[in-house]
Amino acid sequence: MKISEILNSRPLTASCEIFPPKKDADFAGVQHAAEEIAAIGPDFISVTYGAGGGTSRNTVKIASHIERWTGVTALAHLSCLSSTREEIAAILQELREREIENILALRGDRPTDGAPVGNHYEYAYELVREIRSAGDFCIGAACYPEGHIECPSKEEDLVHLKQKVDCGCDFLTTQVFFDNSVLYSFLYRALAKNIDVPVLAGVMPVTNAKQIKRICALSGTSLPPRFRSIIDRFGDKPAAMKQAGIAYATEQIIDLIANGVKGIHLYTMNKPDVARAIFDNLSHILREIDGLPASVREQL
Ligand SMILES: NC(=O)C1=CN([C@@H]2O[C@H](COP(=O)(O)OP(=O)(O)OC[C@H]3O[C@@H](n4cnc5c(N)ncnc54)[C@H](O)[C@@H]3O)[C@@H](O)[C@H]2O)C=CC1
Ligand SMILES: Nc1nc(=O)c2c([nH]1)NC[C@@H]1CN(c3ccc(C(=O)N[C@@H](CCC(=O)O)C(=O)O)cc3)CN21
Repeated sequence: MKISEILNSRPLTASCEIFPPKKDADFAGVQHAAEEIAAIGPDFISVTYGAGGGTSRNTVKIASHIERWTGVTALAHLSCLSSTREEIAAILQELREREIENILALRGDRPTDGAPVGNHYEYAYELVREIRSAGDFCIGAACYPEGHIECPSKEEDLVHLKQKVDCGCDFLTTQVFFDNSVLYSFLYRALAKNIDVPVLAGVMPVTNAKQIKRICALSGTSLPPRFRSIIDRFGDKPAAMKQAGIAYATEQIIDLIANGVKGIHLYTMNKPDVARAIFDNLSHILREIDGLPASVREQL
């Protein structure tokens, strides 16, 4: 199913993200994690292109497994920075053959190992435009509530975002953020630029200190003092950090929903137990919100 249809038909969506294995030997483990996350019942599952580079092969295989064996809709990330036009055309064809209808169109992280990037694509909007012209996919893209790490100003980053959306995005997912007021201010500024596609709020439960270092290096996301205290106090105590990370993400999501955010995207980091704990914490909130007063709902 196209994610645009899911977003149109539900007052609130909750989706999950996983990353593919770096080594083929880990494939079965990730596949199993994907099945367990699918069993929680998210509206869709996205599969990244790895972090800091990677390839599409395992992304497509895991996304295809999710669609075929769990019945949950999959969203395959596709990065273009290191690809040729011919390679992108071939991946689109493979996605079609595997009946994957949803793509998150990305530029991609610059490789940290000095590997060369291609000269066919510079920015994500070029990929969005190309996929749109192919005609048959629902397209998502990334957005940056705090501004993209390489962009000198938030204002300029929003101009680029508007250009990307106008090339044919159906929805956006945000970069990780730990302070909800950052998201609210971004949504306000985006609307003022007439960026009016659905924005799914990306929440990452941080359950170990190494993970937070990695995501901060990738994204430059700021850490509010309240969050920093948690990491300082519990970062080297795994069980306590996990509990605190689950509680922090739960609270963040409750505040987002209470303030009218209509899409929550959970960066699960391939941890079904963490995702399940958060969904359990939200069970009544996710079930009961449908945007209608009870009196109207009863008549449906
Ligand atoms: N691997 C994954 O699954 C995910 C990766 N990311 C990463 O986030 C980063 C950015 O990716 P995207 O958002 O797809 O890239 P993008 O092409 O939309 O933006 C990348 C940078 O280029 C700038 N830019 C965009 N258009 C421009 C233009 N016309 N002129 C000058 N500057 C322009 C933007 O302001 C931003 O700083 C990448 O590092 C990407 O891989 C983000 C989410 C998921
Ligand atoms: N710039 C950027 N690149 C991304 O790939 C990315 C984002 N931002 N933001 C949203 C999500 C978050 N993603 C992430 C973030 C961290 C890891 C990470 O810590 N990976 C570990 C591997 C962990 C493992 O294999 O168990 C690593 O060391 O790369 C993975 C995906 C992917 N996405």
